[in-house]
Amino acid sequence: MSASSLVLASGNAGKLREFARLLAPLGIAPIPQSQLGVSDAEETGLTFVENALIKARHAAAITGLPALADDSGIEVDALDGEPGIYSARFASRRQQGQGDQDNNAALLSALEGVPEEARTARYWCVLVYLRHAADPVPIIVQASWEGRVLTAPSGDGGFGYDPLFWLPEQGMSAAQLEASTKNRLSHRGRAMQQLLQALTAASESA
Ligand SMILES: O=P(O)(O)OP(=O)(O)OP(=O)(O)OC[C@H]1O[C@@H](n2cnc3c(O)ncnc32)[C@H](O)[C@@H]1O
Ligand SMILES: [Mg+2]
Repeated sequence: MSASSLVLASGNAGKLREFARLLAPLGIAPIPQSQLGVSDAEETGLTFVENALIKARHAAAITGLPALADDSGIEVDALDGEPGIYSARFASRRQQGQGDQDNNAALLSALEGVPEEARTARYWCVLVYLRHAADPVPIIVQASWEGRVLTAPSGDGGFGYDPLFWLPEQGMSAAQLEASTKNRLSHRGRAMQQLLQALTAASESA
């Protein structure tokens, strides 16, 4: 990954903050796609992998730069894995508004009456790195993070579903973690570690 020129194919401010922190120690300051005039791609895939590829390819094609994309979401067991790839669109697909707060409210209402032990869930994160839009060997990594869905929001850090995502081992929600702790433990942080290993291996074998 080159230090000067990487487009981050995301419009999510929370993700952008986390990536900036994850990549800063490597001297990489990824450029958010909006700063390069790239609008959000239409996420028409049926998997996190497909959507991350769509986003990375879209940003690389428009900018001519290497691109990093993240497609992520929360899989809730009591909802048969929903909202999954539709996590960003959960409330809007149920005509219950849009955005993080409405998504959280929609998740709480979908889980009304579900007891604590049955509220198991996990975040997934798939990262795709493309050297250019037509890169035939994208680097694709994925990681998950286990937790439970609370019955009311707790904490004001993080973003998205974090105020509802309870971490039994830490005894707090993801929104109560320090940013650096979230990056060490999270689906995104651990996927990024894998991506960096894969990039190092690729550069050593080149
Ligand atoms: O597609 P981009 O532009 O990257 O931004 P987005 O917000 O639409 O991102 P996704 O399509 O990948 O949808 C991810 C959804 O999962 C949620 N999510 C992903 N990672 C999360 C995290 O670390 N903490 C809380 N919520 C998360 C997030 O809030 C979104 O609702
Ligand atoms: Mg999206």
